[in-house]
Amino acid sequence: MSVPPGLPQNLSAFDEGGSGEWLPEAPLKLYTNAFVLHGDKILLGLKKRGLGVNKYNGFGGKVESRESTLEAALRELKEESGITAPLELAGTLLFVVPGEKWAHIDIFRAENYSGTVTESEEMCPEWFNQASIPYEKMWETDRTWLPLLLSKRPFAVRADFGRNSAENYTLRRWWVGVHSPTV
Ligand SMILES: COc1nc(N)nc2c1ncn2[C@H]1C[C@H](O)[C@@H](COP(=O)(O)OP(=O)(O)OP(=O)(O)O)O1
Repeated sequence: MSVPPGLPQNLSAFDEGGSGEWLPEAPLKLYTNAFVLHGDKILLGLKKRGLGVNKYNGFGGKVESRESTLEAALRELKEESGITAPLELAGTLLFVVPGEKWAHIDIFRAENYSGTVTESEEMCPEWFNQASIPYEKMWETDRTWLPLLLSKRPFAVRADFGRNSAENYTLRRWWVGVHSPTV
């Protein structure tokens, strides 16, 4: 199966599923998402409002004008969880919904942090063991790529959803790619 539109074409399929045509191209909007690891733990936040409400996720949001995605990721992490961390790009996710702009999400990881983890208006942070991540309470595609983030393997994902109502999304088709190991 070839790499779906919107992803770098030099990737190998790692996982894929669903069916149907990929949704048509649309303009991009940029987001960030950051996962902080500490020993065998991972910091997730229960989203209290907006896109992904009531799901656990990393910390992030929209990239503002004149910000790099790293600057936005650091700002969102601080605003939503109270901490700062040496974030590194781990992968990308293209979140596609009919009739909406494509959301390109730069996903970051860090293995330490400073500051005090604090609840915010948007997120209720909670540490989980990496062996018991609550995938059943997360975006459905997270289980396909979060193990790659944990193992520091760069990835790119496309996930096409249908939207039934404001917060009710149905996964239609997804594709997870990794860079082939160099020989
Ligand atoms: C499958 O799709 C997604 N999976 C995951 N794991 N995360 C996703 C997906 N689609 C979007 N996200 C992330 C990207 C952002 O981190 C948040 C959404 O950000 P939000 O809309 O809350 O942006 P803010 O700027 O924080 O919002 P406010 O304007 O309310 O401050 O979800």
